[in-house]
Amino acid sequence: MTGHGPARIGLLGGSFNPAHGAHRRISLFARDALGLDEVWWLVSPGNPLKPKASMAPLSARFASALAQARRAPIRVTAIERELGTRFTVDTLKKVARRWPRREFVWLMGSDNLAQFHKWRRWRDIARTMPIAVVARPGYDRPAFASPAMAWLGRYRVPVAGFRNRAEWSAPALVILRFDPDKRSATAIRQGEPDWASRYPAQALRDGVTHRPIRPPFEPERTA
Ligand SMILES: Nc1ncnc2c1ncn2[C@@H]1O[C@H](COP(=O)(O)OP(=O)(O)OP(=O)(O)O)[C@@H](O)[C@H]1O
Ligand SMILES: O=C(O)c1ccc[n+]([C@@H]2O[C@H](COP(=O)([O-])O)[C@@H](O)[C@H]2O)c1
Repeated sequence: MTGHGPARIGLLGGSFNPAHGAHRRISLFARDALGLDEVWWLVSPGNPLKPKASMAPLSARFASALAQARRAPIRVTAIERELGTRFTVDTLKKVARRWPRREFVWLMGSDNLAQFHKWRRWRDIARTMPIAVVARPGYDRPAFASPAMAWLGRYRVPVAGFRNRAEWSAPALVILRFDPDKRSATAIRQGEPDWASRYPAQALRDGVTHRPIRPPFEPERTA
């Protein structure tokens, strides 16, 4: 999609407990807005800040992500399991080292920007790769007022300028606005606590496969 230069990849880390249509939608939206080649989903073995109690097994969350990412330029990975990392700062440093000829941007919803200052070495995350934040209903105000934004705000760049840069550098913060999507994994779990039983146990695929992801792609999903 960039046409030249290194491939540009968006990384969306998440619990995916379960994956839902908004994950797919924000990924496709970010890909278009930032001119990304692909988006990789990093299905987390366990968010360090989330309770383990309501967390489905990684294999079920991974399977739900595969289903949501079907026929889209999205690769589903459990790379943190393979790298042995739990904290994003460690993951991103290892990913950047493993794929030195790719350019990465960290994607997250504004709910995560609102509490980004609680993440381990969050400034180092921002120094490792650019960050693009996607608006999320109910969180944009706290995100803009957040301690992390007070520091990150000085690195803010407009979307178009960022997209057209020949080379990306960090820190850089891009705010992506689009019509809000209210879907959340919390709401799905409330409606279907047993959602994981829809996904039979299966082996997890390690690593990132690099088979080309070819069109035709399917559009957004409604669930
Ligand atoms: N509707 C949405 N709009 C914008 N960003 C979203 C949306 N849903 C999820 N995200 C972002 O996708 C990433 C992964 O999200 P996650 O797997 O935690 O889903 P979630 O719906 O936020 O889950 P939960 O409700 O359990 O907290 C996070 O960066 C989150 O901010
Ligand atoms: O590194 C941290 O301190 C940290 C704290 C909270 C969340 N994260 C990461 O943020 C991503 C989004 O998490 P979640 O649970 O909101 O989907 C996921 O990749 C987590 O591992 C990372």
